[in-house]
Amino acid sequence: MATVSIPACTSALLLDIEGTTTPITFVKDILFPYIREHLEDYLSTHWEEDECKQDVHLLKKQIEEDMKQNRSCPVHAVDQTVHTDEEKAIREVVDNVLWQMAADRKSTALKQLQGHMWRSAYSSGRIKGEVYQDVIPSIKRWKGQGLKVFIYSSGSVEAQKLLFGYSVEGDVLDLFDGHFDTTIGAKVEGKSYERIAERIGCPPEEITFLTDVTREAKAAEEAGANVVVVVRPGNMELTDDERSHYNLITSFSQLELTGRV
Ligand SMILES: CSCCC(=O)C(=O)COP(=O)(O)O
Ligand SMILES: [Mg+2]
Repeated sequence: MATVSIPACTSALLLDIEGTTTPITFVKDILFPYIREHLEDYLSTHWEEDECKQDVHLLKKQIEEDMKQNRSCPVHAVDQTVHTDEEKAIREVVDNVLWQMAADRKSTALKQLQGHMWRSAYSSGRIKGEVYQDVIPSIKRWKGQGLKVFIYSSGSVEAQKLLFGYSVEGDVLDLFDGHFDTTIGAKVEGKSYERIAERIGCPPEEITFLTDVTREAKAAEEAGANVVVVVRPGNMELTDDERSHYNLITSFSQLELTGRV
């Protein structure tokens, strides 16, 4: 198995989740169907609670933003089962969330709500966060070599903490030095990686970002970070150009830290 060296100046590893630490199938076949199945019930049960009100408020702001950009959710014909104003409002939120999910949108509003909904699924043991077998031993090795390890995912920080706090490997949250989500900026924007470097307290050049998505890799590179593209079963196919441009790994165990034992 070929090794890939990361620069000697690296002080922090920044890890994507879906397609990098975790199979895409876990997100698409377990996490997202859970939301679709429980959305209406969840909203009806928690509608009057502050957290749910904030989630709905954020979604409404996103809808306004989408309308300004001519990206509006299709409005469905009035459903005969909807009677009260509350039921109508819930139905609008359900339609919007399902529409955003069908497009695999990474909006902060959608991701915040999803994170809150997964809480009881994880804490009841119904869902356990999947992590590839090479991930935890590699992170432990990197930490032993003095590196810091951070997560940057479109999934909310709360959703990230649930996944690693209730993972198939147990609670592994102690391994991480911090978490970032889209509240710092979109993963496809260079500025987000500059802000992350500032928050970590190192120049972008000291960060190595591991991701499966080349648009994210490009943005991180633009900010000056070192990038490694992770190839896992079911990830998006890379073009020949992308294959030759990026350092590729199929397992975290291939990463070698130059000049470190
Ligand atoms: C953090 S668990 C939820 C996964 C998710 O909703 C998501 O959008 C994953 O995106 P990523 O940036 O980790 O590829
Ligand atoms: Mg990903």
